[in-house]
Formats: sequence, structure tokens, C-alpha cells
Amino acid sequence: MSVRVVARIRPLLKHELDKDSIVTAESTTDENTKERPTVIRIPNPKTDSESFSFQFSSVYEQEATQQELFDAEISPTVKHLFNGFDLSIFAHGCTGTGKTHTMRGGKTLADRGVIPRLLSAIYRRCKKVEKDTGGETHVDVALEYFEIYCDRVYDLFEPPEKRTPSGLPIRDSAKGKTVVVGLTEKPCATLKEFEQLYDQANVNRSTSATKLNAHSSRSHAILCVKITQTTEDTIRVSRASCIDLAGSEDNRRTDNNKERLVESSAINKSLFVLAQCVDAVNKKQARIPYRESKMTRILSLGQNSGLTVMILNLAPTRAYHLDTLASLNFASRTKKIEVSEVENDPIYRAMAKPLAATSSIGGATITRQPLRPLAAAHNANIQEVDKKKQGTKPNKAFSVFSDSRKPGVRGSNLPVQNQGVRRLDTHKRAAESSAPASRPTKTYRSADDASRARSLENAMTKESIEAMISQRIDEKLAERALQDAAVTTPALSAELQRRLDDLEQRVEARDDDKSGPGLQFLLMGKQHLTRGEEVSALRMFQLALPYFPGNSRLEAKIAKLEESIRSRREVGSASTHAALAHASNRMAPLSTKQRKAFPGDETDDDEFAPVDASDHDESYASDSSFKFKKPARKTKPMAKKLPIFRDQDVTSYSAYQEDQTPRTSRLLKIINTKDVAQIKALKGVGAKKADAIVSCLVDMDDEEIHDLQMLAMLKGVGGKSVETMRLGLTVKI
Ligand SMILES: Nc1ncnc2c1ncn2[C@@H]1O[C@H](COP(=O)(O)OP(=O)(O)OP(=O)(O)O)[C@@H](O)[C@H]1O
Repeated sequence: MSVRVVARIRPLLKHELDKDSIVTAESTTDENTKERPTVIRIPNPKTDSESFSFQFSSVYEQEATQQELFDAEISPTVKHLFNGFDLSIFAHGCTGTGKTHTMRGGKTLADRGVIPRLLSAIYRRCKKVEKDTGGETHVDVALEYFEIYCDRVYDLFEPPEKRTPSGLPIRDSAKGKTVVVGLTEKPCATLKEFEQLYDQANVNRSTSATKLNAHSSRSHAILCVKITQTTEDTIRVSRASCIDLAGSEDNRRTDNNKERLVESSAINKSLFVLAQCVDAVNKKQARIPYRESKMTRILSLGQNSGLTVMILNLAPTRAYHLDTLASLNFASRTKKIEVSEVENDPIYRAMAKPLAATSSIGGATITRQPLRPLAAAHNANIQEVDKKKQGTKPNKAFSVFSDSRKPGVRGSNLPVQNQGVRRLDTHKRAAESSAPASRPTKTYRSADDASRARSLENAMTKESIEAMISQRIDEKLAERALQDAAVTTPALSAELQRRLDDLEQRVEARDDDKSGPGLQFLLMGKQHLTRGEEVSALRMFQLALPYFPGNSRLEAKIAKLEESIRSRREVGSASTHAALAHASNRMAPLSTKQRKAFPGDETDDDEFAPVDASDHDESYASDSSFKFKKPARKTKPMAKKLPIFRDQDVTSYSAYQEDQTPRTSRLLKIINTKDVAQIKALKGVGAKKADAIVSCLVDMDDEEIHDLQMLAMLKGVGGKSVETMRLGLTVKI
């Protein structure tokens, strides 16, 4: 199932009442049917006569209330949560668009946001479940609440003075999910208790006034609600994760001071990585850059399971025009992400197979483990279980890290309990159909709760037997894996372990590094430079300088940039001058050759740019020296496909058109319409390519494609495609 994306347009704020709303909602069906609109329409920033439209699952207009949004989007998911599915709800949008209002809301009953309403619904459901099962099922609710501020994770249930500068570490659990280590898990039995805890924790959240929002969230806040349903025989854990992302900020509009800029650059970077992850997931790329920011690593969008609802918050006014377009574009790509609906299995209390709480987010029960090579890995996340129930049989000490679908077992003739996951998507079902369906089927699950409770006793006997068999298989496989590891690589394992420990220490040392904000500035500077935004790059490098006093390379870099900017200004005429200033943020692709000649050559940058520890994490298995290496450069393919931008002198645009043939002009005109239908009609362009081209164009804000070279450099387009498109056009003379 793909991520459900809904859009919400916030009403005009007091100081915006005299402004026009340019973002409108439209219904695709007959207006009289009173169905909720599903389309957002927004004018083209270049010409108001044209407009872009974006389709979503639902669109909430300015008048939509908190109650309407909750009832339609979130309330129906609560029952799935109690059926064992995880739920992720996140609010996305640029700063000041109403994310916190949507998630947290105001103090009055009508103003309450998604989170308090969700908790209220959860407590109601708890009571119902307990009543329907005649008290056999007991439901516990516990909370974890943390924020990711400047790429560091802090527990919001802890007062700020207790924070360590490097924040809480995050680790990958044995189940392949990302967990934050050391979070406080607060049991929370009533709605009243929740309100107290939540309000208190929100005081600890990092917020500040910015020019665009008087109460701007400076961090991504993530609330995890853990629901544990316990019967005499089973324990089932599911989680609802509510994520209030910090908003992206255009620092040309914020007038942010130094501190706000550091926060802003961290926010923008993590959101940029999130967008890259979404793109990579959509393009089915082998490497998804989750590890490049803590937020994406924790969210693991597309890798987590369960139900995901994204609420895209939009501001209606023209001041947000480009930001709104960027958000719409991002959300359109997000909705294509497929998320597997995987139900959390119950843990059988009678069996010696306790599992660590499984969650894509958080998990206080997971204790921190040193990195280990997989061959010698064992599952250390085994909880203490009810020893009275276990009798004298010792706890199973380990289980093998494996895909929970147990490939080794699949071919076996033994009756296997599908202990790992029960996927609901049809391909997976077909593949699994050879195994006997020993667990209750979906139809059984959705049956009336009362009859389910009555038949539970009989079903459990059969299931207990199967669970026991499965446990034996696990143990055998684990023994074999350990034997194999011991026989084949004893020396290597010790060496590898030493290196892994070493690597871990280095990663942690980096976490504690006081020059963190300086590195952030450097990184931002480098990003600006790559995009050719010299002025912004210079500003970032200047801000980084105090963190690296006496760094001659950085000083040289700044001097070089200052010189470059000065000379460009001097060369231009007075009119070009004005245009340059205006155009410092406009972009046009740069050829490989031009890029090499650019003063901020990448080679220089790498020498003082921060090294991304996450990359090393991933490559440790193959890195023989464990020294951080620069990635090998693949200049040729990169140079062709990478959209690299530089400042563009707008006065020279007209030169592009002078020597263009009518066919070329027509092609560029069609491309610049940004209309998928027209672009799709070009020779050699399918729906996917047309979509990709429009996405690229929207990403380039209001920039146009001026020539065929520029067109060929768009992602997914090459020289050959351009020629095919061009030759496929007929031109009247
Ligand atoms: N649906 C709405 N109805 C009434 N007021 C709203 C609505 N949405 C947002 N607002 C108001 O808009 C302002 C900005 O909203 P909010 O702080 O929630 O934005 P945000 O997206 O969380 O911003 P940031 O990313 O900077 O934290 C607040 O004053 C809020 O009360």
C-alpha cells in the first residue's frame, strides 16, 4: 500500500487577511456530490494564466476543522493499530504552514490536533477491547517522545539541562529497524495523564520566533505511542508514531541570525535528504541515502511497515508560492512510495521466545550492542520473560539475524509457523501460499471480537505447537550459523570485531565534536557551491571560520570566493550588475568543463568538508584498512547526469534563442510549458519520463530550459533522447 498523502490549506492569518489565496482546492467529481476535493491548484509562478494541479487522496480547505481531518483520516486507522499494525502520521510543509497546529493543535476542545485526539481514541478503544474480551485482554499504553534538533536526538521527557551535547545514539536493531537508545518510556494510563506529560514535554521542545513564524519549531518532534495488549497467552505490541517535522526555510526571507541559521541549515539538510530518499525509493535505486541524516534514518520511510499517513500543510498566500510548489512536488513523489502492511506478531508468553519491541521508531527496551559482523551475530535483545511460566527450560540464548521470512526454513517440509511477517500484498501471499496457514487468517482476524475471544483457546493449542516447532528450527539454525562462523573465520572475526569497535569509537568521537555547527556551515557552503550559489556559499564559509580558527585552506577558499564574486561584478556592465544581483539564486546547468574551471573545485572542498560517518558505517565490511577514504570518482557518468548549477547572467538569455532552429525553439517551448500531457506527446517520451522532466523543472523553481544542452542534462534525459524528441517534431515553414 502506498503512503496516503492528504493536503491541508491553512486559513489566512490575521496579518494576511488583505492577501489573495492562490492555493485552491478542486473536486474531480461533480460539485453537487459534496465529496471532499482531491486536487490542489496553484498558478505557475511565471504566468498566472497557467496553473499546476496536484492530486491527493483528500484535500482539506481553509475552513476544514481539526475534527473533520481527524475523523476522516486518522480515526479509521485506530482499529488497525489494535489489530497489530504500526501507524505513522507525519506533518510536512514549509515553516508557518500549520504542521504543529495540525499535530498538536490548540488548547480548546475544538482546536485539539491529531495527537491528543488520537490518544483519546486509543484510550476509548482500550476500554472497548477490555470490555469485549471480558477483561481477558489488558491494554497498556506507554509513551516515548523525542526531538531531532540539529541532527541530534534528545529525549523530550528529560529536562534540557540533563541533555548531553551529542544527544542519544541511534542503532539498527536486530530486526533491521532503527531505534533510539536510552529513551524514557513513560507508562500512561489515562488521557489526563497524557495531557500532563505531553504539555510538560512540549515545554522542552526547541521552538523560537522567526520572521515567518512566532512559534517556529526548530526540531522534528516524534511521539511514539506503544500499545501492549496482553492476554493470558500472548503479548502483542504495536506503535503509533506521530511526527511533527520542522518546516523548511528559505533563508532569504527569514533574516535568521547565526543561531537560527545553524538550526535552519540542519532542518533544510534533513528535509533535503528526505526528498532524496523519496526520490531514490521511487526510482527503486539500490542505495537509499537514509543514513545521511538522523531524521531519515529514524523515519526510514518506505522501509518501515504498517500504515503511513502524510499530511501536507500549505499556506495559501503568494509569499509562499515557490515553497508551496516545492512541497507539492515532494508530496506527489511521496505518495508513490509503497509501504508493506506488516502486522506485529503476538509474542507467546508460554514460549521462551521473547522479542524486543519492534518499532521503526524508538525502543527503550533495546540495549546498546557493539557492532558485530553478521556471521558472529546473536540477538541480544532478548527480554526477561515471566520465569514462572517458563518452567525449568533455559531461555534461548540467541537467534540468528535473518530475514524474518526464514529462507532456510521455507523449503522444508516441516509445518512452519510464519513467525516473522504476514504480508498483505498479493505477490508475497502467493509466494507464501505453500506454507500451511497456521495462524489466524485475515478474515478470522476481522471477525467479531467476541467470537474471536471464544475461539482463542482452541486456536492457541495448535499455534503453541507450531511456535514450539518454529523455535526448535530457530535454535538449530542458530547453532549451525555459530558453528559455521567458528569453523570458517575465527581469526577474521576477532580482527573484524576489533575494527568495528574502533570504527564505532570514531563515529562517537565525531558525535561529541564541538565543531558540529562549524561542520554544518561547511556542509551548507559546499552545497551552495555545488549549486553555484557563490554568495550564499561565501556566507556559510565565513560563518564556519570561527569554528576552525587558523584553517588556512578555509581562509584561502573564502578569499578565492570573494575574489571570484568581485571580479564577476566588475566585469559586468551596470545593467548586468543589477541582473547578477537579482540572478544570484537563479540557476542554469553547467557543463563538466565549466565545472572544473569553477574556483570552488570539489577537490579543495573535500579536504576540510566533514566526512560522513554514515557512509563508513555502511562500507565497513569491505574496507580493509578502516581508514576513511574518499569515494572513488566516476567522473564521466556523473558529469553527464548531475544537474550542476551556476549563477546565470539573465541578460544573456536572449542569446540562446538567436541561433535556434524553429524545431529546437518549438521543442523548448513545449518543455517549458511544464505540461506533462504536451511533453508526453513528444517522440520517445513516455509518461514516466514526462513526469520526471516536469519534476526537474519544478525543482528548478521558475528557471527555463534555454537550449538543447541544458535539456540533455536534466535527470533521465540524454543527448540521444533530445535528438529523438527534436526530430519527432514537424515544423510549419
Ligand atoms: N488550520 C488552522 N487554523 C487556524 N490557525 C492555523 C491553522 N494552521 C495554522 N494556523 C496558525 O498558523 C500559525 C503557524 O502554524 P504552526 O506553528 O503550526 O506552523 P508550522 O508549520 O508548525 O511552523 P514551523 O515549521 O515553523 O514550526 C500559528 O499561529 C497557527 O495557529
